[in-house]
Amino acid sequence: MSTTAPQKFEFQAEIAQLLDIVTHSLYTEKEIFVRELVSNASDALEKLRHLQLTEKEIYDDTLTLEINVTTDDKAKTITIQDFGIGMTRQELVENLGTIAHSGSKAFLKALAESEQKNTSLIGQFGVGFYSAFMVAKSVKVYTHSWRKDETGQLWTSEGAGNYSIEESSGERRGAKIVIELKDECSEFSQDWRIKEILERYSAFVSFPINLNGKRVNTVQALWLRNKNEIKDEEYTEFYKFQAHAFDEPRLRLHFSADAPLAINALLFVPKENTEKLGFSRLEPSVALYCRKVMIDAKPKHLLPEWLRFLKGVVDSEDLPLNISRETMQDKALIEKLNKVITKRFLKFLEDEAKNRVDAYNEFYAEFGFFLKEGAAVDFTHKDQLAKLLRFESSLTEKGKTTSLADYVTRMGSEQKEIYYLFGPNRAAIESGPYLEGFKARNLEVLFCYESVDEYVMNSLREFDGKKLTAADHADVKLSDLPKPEGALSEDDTKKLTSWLKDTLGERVAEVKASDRLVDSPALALNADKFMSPHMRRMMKALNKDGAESPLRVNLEINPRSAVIKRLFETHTAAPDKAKLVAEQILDNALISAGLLDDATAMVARLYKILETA
Ligand SMILES: Nc1ncnc2c1ncn2[C@@H]1O[C@H](COP(=O)(O)OP(=O)(O)OP(=O)(O)O)[C@@H](O)[C@H]1O
Repeated sequence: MSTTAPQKFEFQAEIAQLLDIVTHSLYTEKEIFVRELVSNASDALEKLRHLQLTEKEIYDDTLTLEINVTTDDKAKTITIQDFGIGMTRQELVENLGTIAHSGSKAFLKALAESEQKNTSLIGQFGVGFYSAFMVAKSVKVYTHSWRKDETGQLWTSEGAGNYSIEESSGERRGAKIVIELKDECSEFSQDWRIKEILERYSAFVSFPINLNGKRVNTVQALWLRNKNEIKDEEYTEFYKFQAHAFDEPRLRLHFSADAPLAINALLFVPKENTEKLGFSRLEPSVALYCRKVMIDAKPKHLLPEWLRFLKGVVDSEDLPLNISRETMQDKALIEKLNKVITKRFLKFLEDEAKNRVDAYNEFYAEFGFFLKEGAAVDFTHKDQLAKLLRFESSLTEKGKTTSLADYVTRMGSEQKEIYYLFGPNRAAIESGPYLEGFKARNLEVLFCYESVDEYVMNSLREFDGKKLTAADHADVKLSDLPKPEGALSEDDTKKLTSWLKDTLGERVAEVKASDRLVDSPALALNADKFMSPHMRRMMKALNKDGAESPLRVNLEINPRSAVIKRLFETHTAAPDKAKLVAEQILDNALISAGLLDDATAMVARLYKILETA
C-alpha cells in the first residue's frame, strides 16, 4: 500500500538502451528470466545469511530463508518472492536504475561490437534483472531492506525509459517481483511451465524454492558438500536425477580445487557405454554451474570430445553466470577448467588402475575405446592416456590384458622395441605366420583388434622411450636362431629365392629367407612403408584411393619348412607344377597378411593343384 506519491525517475541512458533491446527482443529462450530472477533471490538470501552472523538487528528476522514463486494464469502474472536482504529506496535507484552490473555492461559492449544486431546475444550474456522485460508488460518490485529503520518501497516500470518509486507499507523483508506478462508470454503464468524451468536451471539452489506452495528443489547440490559425509546412495540418487539415468554409476570422482580456479566437480562414469551398444554418438553432458545455478547443461568445450561419456557437474564460482562463448576472456576460463578437470580425471583413472584393478579393467572393457580415441587425437594428453591403455598380448591369457608399462618390465635387456600386431581377433593373430618368430625368441607382442589401434600406435610412436613397432613391418630385425637340422642349405635357399623372384615376377618386390618363421612355410610383408595391411583394408572398406594401387610385397620363406624343401626339389624337375605351388604359397601368405584382394584366381589354381595330387 502506497503512503507517498510515486516519484518518477529516468533510467540511466545505457539502461534505457538495454531495456529497449530487451523489451523488443525476439530472443526465443525467454525462459532464462526465471533463472536470472531466482539467482538474484538466492544471492539476496545468501547475503542475509551472512548478515545474520554479524548483525543483531534484522528486520522481520523470523522469516524462513526461502523463495516463493507463484503463478496466476487468470491475471497472467508470475511473482518471485524472497526473504533476503531487500533494498532501500537508495539501493533501488542504484541497483535497478543504473548499470552497475557487469553482465549488462558486457552485453551492451558486445552488441556495439557485434555485426549481429539481433538479440541472440541476450541468451549468451544474460542481462540479469532486466531480462524480466522480455516477457513483462510491467514489473513491480515490492521490497523492504533488512535494516529496521527503513520503510517498504515499491519500484514500478514498464521498461520504457523511466520507472517510479513510492513508499509501500506492510512489506515483508526481501523482494517480491511481480511480473505482469505480455499476452504472447502468458505461458509463464502456467504452473507446469515454470516447474519445468525451475527444475532445469535451479534444481540445486540451496534455499527452498516453492512453486505455488509446493517445494520444487529437493535434491541437494552434493558437489559442494564434504565427500566424507556423503553416502553412496546419495551419490547414486544424485546421478540418476542429474544425468536422467536409470543405471548405477560405475565410477565417480568428487573433487575440489582452489587454484588456478575454484572448482567443485562431481563426475560419473555410467555403467554402460551406449555408443558401444549402437546408440547415437554421445553429447557432452557434464553441466556447468556457477554457485549452484546452472549456466549450461551441455557445454561443448568444458571437456575434450573423448570424455563425452562423462556425466555430472562442474561448478566454479569464478565464472560469471552469463559466461559467453564469444569473449576471449570467457573462452580462456573454459579452457582452464578443461585443462584442470581433464588432468584430474586422468590422474583418478591412473589411481583406479593401480588400486582397483578389476574395476578398472571392467571400466576399460566398456569405455576403453574413448581413451584410445583420446590417445589417437589429443596430443596434450596422449602420454597420460598411454599409461591407461590395455591390450591382450602373446603372454596374456585370452581376455586378460596388460598395460604398456607392464610390458616394458617384462622386456629383456636385448629388446629395444615394443611389438604389436593387428588382427581381427586373438585366434587369427596366433594362427598367422607373424607371431611365431617372436614367440621363438620370447618376445612379447601386443594384440590389437580395433581399427582405432592403428591410429593410437601411429600417434603414440613410443612409450617410455621404447619405439612401438608393428611386428609385421618389413624393417623389423630379429636375432639369429640356431639352425635346426635338415634345413635347406644357404646355397639352395638362395637358388630357390631367386627362382621364386623370377617366377612370381611383378607380384613380389623381394624374396628372401626369413629370420622370423619357425613353422609356417612363408609370410608376406608389406613393401609399402606408409600403408600397413590394416590401413589398406580400411581404405578398401571406405573405397578410397590407395587400396587399389598395385600391391607389392616382400615374400619371406622358411628354409626349415617341409613345403619349401619339397618346392626346392621340384622346381627344377617339374617347373610347371612348382610354379603353381609357388603362386599358391604367395597367396596363402597374402591371406594371412589380410592382403589378398581377389581369391578367384586362387580357387582355379587350387583345383589344378588338386588334379595332380
Ligand atoms: N531479489 C533481490 N534482492 C535484493 N537485491 C536484488 C535483488 N535482485 C536484484 N538485486 C540487486 O540488483 C542488482 C542488479 O541485479 P542484476 O540482476 O541486474 O545484476 P546482478 O545480479 O548484480 O548480476 P548477475 O546477474 O550477473 O549476477 C544486484 O546486484 C542486487 O544488488
